[in-house]
Amino acid sequence: MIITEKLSKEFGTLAAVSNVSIHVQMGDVFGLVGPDGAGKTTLIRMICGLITPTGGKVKLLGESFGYMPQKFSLYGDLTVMENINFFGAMYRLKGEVIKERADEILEITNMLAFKDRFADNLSGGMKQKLALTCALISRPRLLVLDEPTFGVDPESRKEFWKILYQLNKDGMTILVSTPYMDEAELCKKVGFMDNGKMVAVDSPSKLKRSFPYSILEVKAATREPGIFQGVKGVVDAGFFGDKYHLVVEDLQGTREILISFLRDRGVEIFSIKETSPTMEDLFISLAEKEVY
Ligand SMILES: Nc1ncnc2c1ncn2[C@@H]1O[C@H](COP(=O)(O)OP(=O)(O)OP(=O)(O)O)[C@@H](O)[C@H]1O
Repeated sequence: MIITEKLSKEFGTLAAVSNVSIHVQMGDVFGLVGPDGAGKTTLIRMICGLITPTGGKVKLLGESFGYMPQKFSLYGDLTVMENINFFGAMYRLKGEVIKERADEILEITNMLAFKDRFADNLSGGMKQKLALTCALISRPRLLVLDEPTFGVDPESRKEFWKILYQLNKDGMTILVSTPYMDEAELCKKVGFMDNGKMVAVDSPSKLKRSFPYSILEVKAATREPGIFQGVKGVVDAGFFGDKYHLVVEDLQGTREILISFLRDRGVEIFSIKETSPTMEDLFISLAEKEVY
């Protein structure tokens, strides 16, 4: 439904997006993942025709799409229903059609009870659901969302993704950007962006299978984030609150090196075991491959 060919955007000397070629197929939940400034918003804006590329092409197959921008773009001094009516009117929909569709979507999003509340008085998660409702009012076959859950609490994030999955099950193709790796796990296909480039595109399971390293999960009596940097055999290290994920080439050999490394420092080891890579592990190593 979306094909980009060597799509690029430069802002002066900054290459915000460089030669990105992706194919979002019908029925996909395609996640654009990457840190702040990776180029996700710029790519999405080019796909939606909001900014002009400096190179490459976008092909959109299909008539209409719904777009939910990153910034809250609704009217705080209008109620939920008034916002929806406003959007519906922009698509020249009749009042009764808007009402029928709004009821249907507000039911899915659990927002029926808040129809008369001013948008300004909604919680962050509810605002996002209202923005989603507005993006859906034209019944698009393709939905494009730019970091829809950014800054939203974990429970509302989960609920939002459930709604996306429901829409996808009902036949909607979805392109969504996110800085959250746990959300990347939920996509059918993931495109990792870093520094304007698309560094890998595949399903989460295939991406993990093609990961050329092993992961050692280490729990020990230390919380020093950089402690394993430079230890022989450790390719990369991530720290997640109470445990380290170490990317290693030689599982057994490095395990032994780590045990003596920690013993020498008098750090008690709680456990060292192999674990499967998470999207976060993958992203850390993919991002490191880039030359800055
Ligand atoms: N209009 C603009 N003028 C100049 N630079 C821009 C403009 N828009 C984006 N950039 C720059 O392009 C790069 C990519 O930004 P972009 O917003 O696409 O990234 P992102 O992955 O969506 O991150 P974020 O989550 O922060 O929006 C950044 O370095 C940003 O500062």
